[in-house]
Amino acid sequence: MMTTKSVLVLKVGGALLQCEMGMARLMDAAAEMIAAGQQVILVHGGGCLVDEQLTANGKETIKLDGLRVTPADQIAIVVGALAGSSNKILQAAAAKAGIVSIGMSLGDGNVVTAKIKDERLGLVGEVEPKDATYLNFILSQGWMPICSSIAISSQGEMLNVNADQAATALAKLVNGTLVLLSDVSGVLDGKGQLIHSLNKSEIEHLVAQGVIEKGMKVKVEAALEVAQWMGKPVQVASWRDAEQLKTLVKGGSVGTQIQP
Ligand SMILES: Nc1ncnc2c1ncn2[C@@H]1O[C@H](COP(=O)(O)OP(=O)(O)O)[C@@H](O)[C@H]1O
Ligand SMILES: CC(=O)N[C@@H](CCC(=O)OP(=O)(O)O)C(=O)O
Repeated sequence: MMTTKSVLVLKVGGALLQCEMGMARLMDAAAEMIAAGQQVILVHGGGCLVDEQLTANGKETIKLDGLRVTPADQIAIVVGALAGSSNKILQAAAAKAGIVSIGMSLGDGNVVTAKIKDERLGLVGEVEPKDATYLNFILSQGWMPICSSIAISSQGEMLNVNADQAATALAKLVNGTLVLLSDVSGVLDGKGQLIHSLNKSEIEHLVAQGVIEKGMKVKVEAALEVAQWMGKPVQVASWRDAEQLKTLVKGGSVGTQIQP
């Protein structure tokens, strides 16, 4: 079982939501951890569901450095896809695995403060940890929070937050162990081989070379921020590999370790 007693903050990317088997395996692994007394917070993306819904509504998507430009006329669609469909798809999978979950977003229970990140990105949010009371209550009941990356600013704006950055804020909030699960086995080098460990200067080098880009650049930078803040490594791994999930349940290292 997990050797760590700290809260496990598991972030899953949107592609998981399109894979029944992947969701079932992940929820079984989470149920096993929770049964063993490990507290788990699940944070999710859903970028591919947002893409689908925007296209269905005749909207175009522009991404800047891995972040989706979110104009006012798109936010309702983004909120529906992330805080609605994606969140409920995961709650349904959790229920099937016997997990009692609380579907929530960054806008709930004062968990974070949120503000507009950069005017050029529109309604995209930047969040900072605020108050862990709500999350701690849920966890103390043996329930699993399933959190979408929709935040609400003090001005009352609904904001679209990158889900890796959402997970970063929650991991800091509860002083947890962050694991970022994606559809790739970890950070890959220029030849597509898995890199087992990366530090700050190696990351900077690979970003400058264009080997780490787009969503992975955002992810690795989020991981590095938490690794440095906690003084311990953050894992970037895949939800696709059932063996990896088993190793994770046992507290082992999988994928790429981002070093502080
Ligand atoms: N060096 C790299 N290693 C692995 N993936 C990379 C790398 N550079 C860019 N990527 C891209 O980043 C994607 C993962 O980021 P993202 O799509 O945001 O995932 P998620 O939805 O799981 O958060 C990969 O599927 C891949 O297309
Ligand atoms: C601002 C921003 O880019 N928000 C993301 C939120 C979802 C997300 O991060 O989904 P994945 O984890 O599946 O990539 C988006 O709109 O796609």
